[in-house]
Amino acid sequence: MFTPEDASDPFYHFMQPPANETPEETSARLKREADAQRVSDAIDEDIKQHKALAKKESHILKVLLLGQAESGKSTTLKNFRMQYDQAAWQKEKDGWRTVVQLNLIRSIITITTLIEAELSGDVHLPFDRGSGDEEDDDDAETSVGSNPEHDCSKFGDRHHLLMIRLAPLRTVEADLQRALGACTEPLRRIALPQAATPFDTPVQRGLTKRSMGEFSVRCWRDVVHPEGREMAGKTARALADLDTATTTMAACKDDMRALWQDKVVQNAVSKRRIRLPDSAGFFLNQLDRIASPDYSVTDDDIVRARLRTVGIQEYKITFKTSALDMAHGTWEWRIFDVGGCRTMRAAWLPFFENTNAIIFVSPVSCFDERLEEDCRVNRLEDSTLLWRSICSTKLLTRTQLILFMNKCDLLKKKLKQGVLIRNSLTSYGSRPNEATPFVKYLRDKFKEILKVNSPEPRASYIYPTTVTDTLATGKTLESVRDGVLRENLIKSQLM
Ligand SMILES: Nc1nc2c(ncn2[C@@H]2O[C@H](COP(=O)(O)OP(=O)(O)OP(=O)(O)O)[C@@H](O)[C@H]2O)c(=O)[nH]1
Ligand SMILES: [Mg+2]
Repeated sequence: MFTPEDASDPFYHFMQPPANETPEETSARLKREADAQRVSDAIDEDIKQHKALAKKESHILKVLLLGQAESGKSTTLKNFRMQYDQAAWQKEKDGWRTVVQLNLIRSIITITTLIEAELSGDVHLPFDRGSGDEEDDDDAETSVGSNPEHDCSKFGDRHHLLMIRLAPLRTVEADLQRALGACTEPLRRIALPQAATPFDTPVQRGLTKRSMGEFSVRCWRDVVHPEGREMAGKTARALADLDTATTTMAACKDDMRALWQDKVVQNAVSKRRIRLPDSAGFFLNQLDRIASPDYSVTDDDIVRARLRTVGIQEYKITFKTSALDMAHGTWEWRIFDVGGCRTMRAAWLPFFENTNAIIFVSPVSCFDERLEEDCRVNRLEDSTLLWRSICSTKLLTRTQLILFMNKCDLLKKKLKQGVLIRNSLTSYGSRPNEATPFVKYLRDKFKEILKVNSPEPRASYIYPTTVTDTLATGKTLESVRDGVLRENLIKSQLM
């Protein structure tokens, strides 16, 4: 309010009430002014609270892990937790033992199912090949008769005997599933709406077949965290079943090894193009250690263990010190791990708001593979489509995008086996059929997509990775951590 002493103020005359104002007009005006002041005070208070909250939460960064199914998102998260949350990692370690055992048993059962089909001359398998050149038909099956190279005559008594001796593993599978809790969901034939990107409307794609080895749980913690395991139904019976399962596995060890090393079986797996999980070889080659009553799970086992993510799971990680930013002392990262299957992508969208960084995981070894949920779609094509949609969305303009070109080890292995890139990717042309030039080629493509589609120019952070290699990934994560903190500091100073 102005006093007569303020008469020289340029606003003094402007703010004076009208000269001929009636007492009623004066009281109405004063009421109006008081109301306006109340609103203004409320807005000031709101801004103050927002600023206080922003200051309080300025050390919290939201990070999303995105990418197609089986790209390595959860494995990346495991690396984060192993490196920066050792206490929780150690606590949960034992919980992974059953998951590893189940991974191993499922691979064996996939193979025995194939052999049973071969022995009985059955042309149909209850699971798909997961990759290859299937026609546009979800129900397309591999037929023994249709493949002139197929020779099942080599299957004989030895295999019959193995089937009989390995039959108890079906019970082991059921026991392990029960021990993992009621939340275990085997995914077989599903018919859920699918969306290629989180911005598309999901549409029904018909029945989809899943590989035998896939199973999922609602939440990791239910399975591996000691308290979660209690809640997930670790009854005395389940624990007893677990012991029986471990003993039976140990008893079947030699037969499992004989099966895995059998040349006829190996030929059939490759001819029928049975797609075993990426870690099947790792576990099956370590049978002696894993199928033992004294089996103690290692960090390497855990990063190889496959547990399909369903829904979205949040994990908090605190970085204690950062030479980059002494003012904050500690940083908290809220990392969101999503299910990457096309049936789950629509659920990502609500999580995009206020995201500081996205780690997009794209497997480079998948250039000749098809999506499990839709065998018409090449996995590399799906991954680039998804990357383009993430780069182009305005909602994520201020979000730092980090790309992991993952599964470099599997790419090297595949190329060494003689798989030709140009057969699946004609644009690769006559470039060398080697990992380094191919990774560079893909890197340039992903970089170009980012450049062309970003609503505003932004830097690219691209790392070739093998996230099962925890030592190398540890170094990459350090660089990612510092890069995200640095960019966040720059942005907050610009604000
Ligand atoms: N050899 C190898 N295996 C990998 C690599 N990255 C992940 N894997 C394995 O691939 C499988 C799938 O990895 P996940 O991390 O579960 O995949 P995801 O992206 O979380 O998949 P969803 O949960 O279905 O979305 C696991 O068995 C991993 O151990 C890699 O770089 N090399
Ligand atoms: Mg996952």
